Amino acid sequence: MIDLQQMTAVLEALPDPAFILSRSGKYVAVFGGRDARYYHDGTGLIGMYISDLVKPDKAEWFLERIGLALESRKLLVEEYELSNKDVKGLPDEGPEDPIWFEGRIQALDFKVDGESLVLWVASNISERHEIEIRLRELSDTDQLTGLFNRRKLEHDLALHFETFTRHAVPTAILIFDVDNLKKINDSEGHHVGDEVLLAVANTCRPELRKTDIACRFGGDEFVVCLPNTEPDRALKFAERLQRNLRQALSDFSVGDIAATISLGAANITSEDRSYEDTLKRADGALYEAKRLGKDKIVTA
Ligand SMILES: Nc1nc2c(ncn2[C@@H]2O[C@H](COP(=O)(O)OP(=O)(O)OP(=O)(O)O)[C@@H](O)[C@H]2O)c(=O)[nH]1
Repeated sequence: MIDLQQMTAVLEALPDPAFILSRSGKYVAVFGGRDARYYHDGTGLIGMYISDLVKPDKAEWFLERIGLALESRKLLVEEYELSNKDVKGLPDEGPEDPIWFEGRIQALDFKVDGESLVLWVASNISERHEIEIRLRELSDTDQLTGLFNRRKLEHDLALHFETFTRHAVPTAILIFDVDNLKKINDSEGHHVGDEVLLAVANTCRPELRKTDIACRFGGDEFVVCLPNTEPDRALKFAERLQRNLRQALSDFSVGDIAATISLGAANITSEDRSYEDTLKRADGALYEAKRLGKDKIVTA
């Protein structure tokens, strides 16, 4: 059997810090989490209150979580970011960057000084969090151009459609396609075709506002979504983009075969049942631009 002294040693050896916190946010005890590569020493916090140590909104969040764990009596798992700079009383020694924690919060069956308690185990998950962010970026990104991919576009368009239906925010969708890429591929090689697509992305990017989305829709087709944009402004944007692309892609022309773009534009209307209806209209306009001889803009 493990005796009390050994049990204390076990608690101190816990790899992740385990806090005993009262309902009012008092640090009643701290065990474990002694490796300074992962954690700051929390023993200096004992006897202090969360609300004295962190900013009010963060303190409120912690107190809410403690309350939830106490009421539910179930294990509560929460992810949060915290730096030692956010918490008064923590030493400098320890990780420099803010840490992402997974907090596992469990109500305890005894009280101290008449207050209910939780056990809050805080695991450093920064590495996992970084990988998750990177994976999300990868799953949203087109590998060749670095623009968003179709999956991400469709997700965002659904949100913009919802914003349009709720708040009537004018939203434009442009779809454009490189003219004559097949011929450029055939005569100059596929790698030159790749450079054309990359040049399209690099020309497009500086034209975008923070809220705009540009994506490689597939092959040599690109879609740009412009929230807060009336049709006349969308047309101006399209004309500027076409001009800039004509300039940027001029080096890739082969004889009289020009790498230009054809573009179809449509705004979401109240008749549209989903963003797909808008996209379909923009695609119809693109088809018309091709039919009219390429290097054209058509609005639907
Ligand atoms: N280099 C390169 N070519 C691609 C890529 N994806 C698609 N393509 C080529 O792009 C071409 C797209 O087909 P189309 O749009 O019919 O060809 P196009 O010559 O641009 O024809 P128009 O649009 O009518 O001017 C096909 O030849 C594809 O092989 C890519 O990632 N890299």
